Amino acid sequence: DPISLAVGAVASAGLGGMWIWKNTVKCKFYECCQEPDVFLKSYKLEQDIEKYLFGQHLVKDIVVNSIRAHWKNPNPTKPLVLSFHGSTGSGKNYVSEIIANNTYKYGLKSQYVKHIVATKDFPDKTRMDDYQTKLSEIIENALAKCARTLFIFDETDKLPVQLLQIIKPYLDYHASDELDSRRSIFIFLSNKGGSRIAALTLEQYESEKPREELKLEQFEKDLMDYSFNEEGGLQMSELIKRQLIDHFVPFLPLQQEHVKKCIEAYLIKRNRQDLIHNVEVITKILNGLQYYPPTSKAFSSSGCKRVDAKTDLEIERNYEIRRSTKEDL
Ligand SMILES: Nc1ncnc2c1ncn2[C@@H]1O[C@H](COP(=O)(O)OP(=O)(O)OP(=O)(O)O)[C@@H](O)[C@H]1O
Repeated sequence: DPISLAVGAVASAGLGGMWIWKNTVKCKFYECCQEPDVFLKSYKLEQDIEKYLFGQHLVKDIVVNSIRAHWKNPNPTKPLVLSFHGSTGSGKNYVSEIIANNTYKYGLKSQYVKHIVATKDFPDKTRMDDYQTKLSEIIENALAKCARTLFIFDETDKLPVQLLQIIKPYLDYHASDELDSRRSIFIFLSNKGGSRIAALTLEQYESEKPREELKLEQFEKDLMDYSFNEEGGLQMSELIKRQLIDHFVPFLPLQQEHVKKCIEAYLIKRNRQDLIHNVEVITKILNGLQYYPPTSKAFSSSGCKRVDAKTDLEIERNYEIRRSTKEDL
C-alpha cells in the first residue's frame, strides 16, 4: 500500500544517507579506496620521474603513459602488467615507490599496495602448499578491499613457479566477475635481462652515441628472449607466452654522472648542500663504488644503491675533520 511504500522509501533514503555520512566520516579518519586517498596524480607522477629519476629516459615514457591510459580507461579488459628489468640499484624499486606515492595517500605504506618479496615472504621451498593458499588470500583480500590495488612482486626471478601459477589468472583477460582485477596494476621486478641491457648500453657508450638515443624497440624482443632463457627465466616464460605482460621496461646501467646526481640528491636530503661543490668529498664517494667493465669503467656495479651509505660515511668524516680542526685551534 502507498503508506508502507512511502515509509519504506523514507527509511531506505535515511539508511542511504546514514551510509554516506558514515562513509564520509570514516574516510576522514581512515584510508579509503576512493578519492582523494586513491587517485592518480598523473602530472606529478611525470614530474617526479623527470626530476628524481636519473639516466632512465625509457622508463618515464612507458610508465607514465601506460598508467595514465589504464586509469583513464573506464572499462579495462585486464590489469596493467609491467615488467621492470635491470641491474641492481638502477631504480626499479624507486620507480615503484614514486608510482605508489602518486597514487595512494600513504604511498608504499598504503593498505592498497602489496609489496611481495619472494625470498622474504616465501622463503621455504617445502611449504609451497601453504604459500599458494597464503598468496591467493593476499590477492583476493586485497582486490575485495580495493579494485585499484597495486601489486609489486620483487625478485620475480626467484618467485617459485607454483606461486606464479596462482598469480596468472588475475593477470588474464577473463577474471571472475566477483573478483575484478582489471583495475589493478601488477609490477614485476627482476634483474633478468640486466646483462643484455648493459651490453646494448655499453655498445652505445663505446660508439660515443648519446644513450638517450636508445629506443625501447631495441630492448623489447631481447628482454622477452632473455627472460625466457636465462636461469630463473622460466618463471616469466608462461606470462610472456600468454601475452599477459603489457610492457617490458628496461632500466639502463647508471654512469658516474648519474651516480653523482644521486649523491647530490642525497646531500640535499641530508641538508648538506654545502658539500655539493666539494670536489674532494664527491670524488671520494664516487671512488668508493665499483665500476665495470674493467676497461672503460663505464657503469656503476651497484647503480645508486650504496650511495646513501657512502655519502653518510663522508659526511661523518668531514664533520670529524671540522671538529678536530676546531679542537686543534
Ligand atoms: N635511476 C635512479 N635515479 C635516482 N636515484 C636512483 C636511481 N636508481 C637508484 N636510485 C637510488 O638508489 C636506491 C636503490 O635503488 P632501487 O632499490 O630502486 O634499485 P633496484 O633497481 O630496485 O635494485 P635491486 O635490483 O637490487 O632491487 C633508490 O632508493 C634511489 O634512492
